[in-house]
Amino acid sequence: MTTPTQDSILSSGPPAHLPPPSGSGTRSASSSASTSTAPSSLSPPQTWIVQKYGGTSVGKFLRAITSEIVPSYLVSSPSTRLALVCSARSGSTKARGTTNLLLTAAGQALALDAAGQDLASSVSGMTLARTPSANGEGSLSSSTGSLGSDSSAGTTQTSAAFDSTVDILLQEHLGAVEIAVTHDVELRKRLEADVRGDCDRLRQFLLAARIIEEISPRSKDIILSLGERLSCRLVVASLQDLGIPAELVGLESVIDAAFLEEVGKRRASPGGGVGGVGVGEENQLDQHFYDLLAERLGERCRNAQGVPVVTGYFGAVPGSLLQQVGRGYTDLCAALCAVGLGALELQIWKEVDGVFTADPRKVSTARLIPSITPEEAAELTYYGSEVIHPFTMEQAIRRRVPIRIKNVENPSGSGTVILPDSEEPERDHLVEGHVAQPQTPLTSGANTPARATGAGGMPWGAAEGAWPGLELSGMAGSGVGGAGGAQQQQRRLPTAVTIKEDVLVLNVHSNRKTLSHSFFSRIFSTLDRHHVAVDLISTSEVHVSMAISAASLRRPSRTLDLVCSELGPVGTVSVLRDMAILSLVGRQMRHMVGVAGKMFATLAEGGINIEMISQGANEINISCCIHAKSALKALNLIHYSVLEVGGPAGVGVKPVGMESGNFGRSFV
Ligand SMILES: Nc1ncnc2c1ncn2[C@@H]1O[C@H](COP(=O)(O)OP(=O)(O)O)[C@@H](O)[C@H]1O
Ligand SMILES: N[C@@H](CC(=O)OP(=O)(O)O)C(=O)O
Repeated sequence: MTTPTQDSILSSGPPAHLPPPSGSGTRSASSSASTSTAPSSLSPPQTWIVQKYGGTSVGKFLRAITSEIVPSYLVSSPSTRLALVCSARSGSTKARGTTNLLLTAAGQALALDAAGQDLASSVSGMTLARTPSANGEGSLSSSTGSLGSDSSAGTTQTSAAFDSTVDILLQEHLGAVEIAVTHDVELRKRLEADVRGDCDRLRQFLLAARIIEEISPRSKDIILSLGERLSCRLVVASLQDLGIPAELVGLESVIDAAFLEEVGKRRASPGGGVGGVGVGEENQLDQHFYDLLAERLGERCRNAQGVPVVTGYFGAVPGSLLQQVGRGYTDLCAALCAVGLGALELQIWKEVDGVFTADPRKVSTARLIPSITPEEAAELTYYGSEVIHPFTMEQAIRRRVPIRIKNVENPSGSGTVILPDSEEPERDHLVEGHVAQPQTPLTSGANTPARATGAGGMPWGAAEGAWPGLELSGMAGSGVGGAGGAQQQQRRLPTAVTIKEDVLVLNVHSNRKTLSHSFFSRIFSTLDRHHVAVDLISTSEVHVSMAISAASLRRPSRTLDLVCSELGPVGTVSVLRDMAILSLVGRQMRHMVGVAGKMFATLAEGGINIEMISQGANEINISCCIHAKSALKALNLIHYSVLEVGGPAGVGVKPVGMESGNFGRSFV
């Protein structure tokens, strides 16, 4: 029997069928862009901009990216090269995107549901789904990997399930091929063949996994890698269709044994920190690892012909990419590319104009923040405003690469720049008048009366300084800041407010049979055993309250039951469900007196009960747990009262979630 090796089956190498980027036959719709990207030995050292496109951006705005955004950068600055880093496509939401479908297919291959539960126990009439197929060998030789003649009812249903999930992926990507390539018929055919080939290999991989009855974390990563490869294939072909030379840079094998050996050597070298020998998998993603990875990614991009289009998936990460870095890993990959290239700027393109004072879909008066510190951005990300992967900031900022969040639907907007405190000018706090559309998806320009930066928000025309080439909104007469800017500059206000939903609070009250130090150690060792991360904690000597994200638990009810029963001997355990964390974030809060008082007084005025309170040691975050049903109301109240945004100035805008009750203010 020839079972494909799981490691090799999906790494099909570069897109063999696509023409060389500079080859004849490519159209020259933007010939200036085409020639501008070719490196020359006589050219001065290249400068780079790294653009990261998320799943929904590639899914919904592929043609806008390749025909408008990318050419506008290439044409405006011929001496600056672009590198694109792309995530797997998503449709309208990430939840229904390629990565989630790939995870579903992986689960289906082992008859597990998305949460890892055995489907055989929940689907009536199914036999145990992990029984190997009687004719598995024959089906592997099929080009589609179909299991049509499987005799076991359970396995037939199982393989049909993953087969139909792969079909959905195939159809969605074939649909995208039509949008990606509109001129070059041959190119479109080759792209289509590549997409079909990738999906066939996925089927074979899943089948192999089912035969050996195992999908290791590493295999799961390999399955995920297909999403980014497919997405990058579309982007490359779409650029080529428009005459822009581009090359797919697949990172599936960038981390190999030689790479890890090199990291080990650096670690063991004098001053290298932890010894290279015996470093556990979970500790291998240290700075030595990220530094070498950045170097390698930089080399790969520099060597690419034309625009490198890099898979946001970056390979066989020790301990698994999904488990060590988690979803949203493409942001980190883009940061490492930017570091390796010494980029002028890392741009994270999204469907939102930047970081707002609150989620603009929940607070109609939310305003765009022109600049924010990495610490603030990280806190907002951890506590519900998932604008950027939290690991991204550290890698980019430690090498002085500014990060800019930009909107694919509003490319000329200046976005939000993430800059360290020491580099950030006194904040021109908000973009006046830059108010989100109430309760609607953010659309181009509708909420952006204040436009910045002449050259389409591009950084190279900016004043030189500690961050070369960086142009900040609100500076150099960019037109942002508005009338209230100077006034707000003098007032110290928190930066933003955020809500994290789907939270539960675990309370443990000691039975006083152990000393307090072992009380804590027993609690945390239990949580550690079950991989439970604590978002927020509040303690006394005999009582601990912990807020935990339910979504982060591997099998929520089972994990919770186990944790509660194991903590039983320690004390009385109770769980509050349907909770939310409300966090007020701002670097200025370090120097402010009374902000916590105002926050809690506002919640009290709104009749909102607080279950636990916590202030981060860095003093830029005050958080509390409230009931989920009050979350929207609390968010709007704090936004108005503590951030002092919206309200009466919002001209008749009544913040969402404040329909009733005495909030102590009039909004109209
Ligand atoms: N403070 C905030 N500023 C901007 N967006 C926020 C904030 N809090 C939450 N969000 C939400 O984060 C999402 C990020 O943008 P989007 O590009 O849609 O995400 P993704 O890249 O995951 O597809 C938006 O849906 C927005 O509503
Ligand atoms: N495809 C991965 C990686 C990623 O970064 O996605 P996005 O950029 O769309 O958040 C995920 O869904 O997690």
